[in-house]
Amino acid sequence: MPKIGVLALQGDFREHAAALASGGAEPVVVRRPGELAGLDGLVIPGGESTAIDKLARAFGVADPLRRMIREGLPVYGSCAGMILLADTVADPATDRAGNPQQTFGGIDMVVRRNAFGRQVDSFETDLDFAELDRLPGVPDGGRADPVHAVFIRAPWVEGVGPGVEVLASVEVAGRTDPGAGRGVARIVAVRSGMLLATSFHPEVTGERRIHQLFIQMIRGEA
Ligand SMILES: NC(=O)CC[C@H](N)C(=O)O
Repeated sequence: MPKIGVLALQGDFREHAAALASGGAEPVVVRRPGELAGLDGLVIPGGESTAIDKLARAFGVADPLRRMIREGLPVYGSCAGMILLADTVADPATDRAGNPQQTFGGIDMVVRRNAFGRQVDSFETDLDFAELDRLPGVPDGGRADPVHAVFIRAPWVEGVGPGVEVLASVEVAGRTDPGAGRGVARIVAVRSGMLLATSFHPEVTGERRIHQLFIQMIRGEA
């Protein structure tokens, strides 16, 4: 059974731990650098990327984690977790001294925080999610059911580098992006090697397939 850490500094780590357990993995709470040892993968939860960044640095987790990501640790980040996996944040928050928030990085992408608007602009929608078509249970050549995705002050991905695969997009025109023309699609899920990131929160809806996909990636089956 793969041992998958859940970074539990802030955010909805309990929901991720439950999703991993129901997908056949052993979730392990990670708050200290020593708890990173021996993991087959790690989940960075949704929450607040600035808080997770600050706490990760304060607890001494940020540097070792950054190194482990570079060395190939499989990581799945949802929402704030997606921001923390981005090499570049388009509009980083700054602390009182004017220092921008930091990320662990790993995915060659630019994310924009709170891109869909404020808390009141949070929304739910059904998405096609490319890689789920290959999960067990979906007939060859068949399509998986859409993912019911919950976006809570979510980021979107503004640009990806070569080697980053876009797994899902959402159309934003009219709803949250008055500047954009109708039909503008924003990237909300990506994969880059062993790194997976979604703008939305599968862990809060009972959706288990994204965690299943991540577990399969770790097993070398996806
Ligand atoms: N639901 C979430 O994880 C929100 C992310 C949050 N807006 C951030 O910048 O970290």
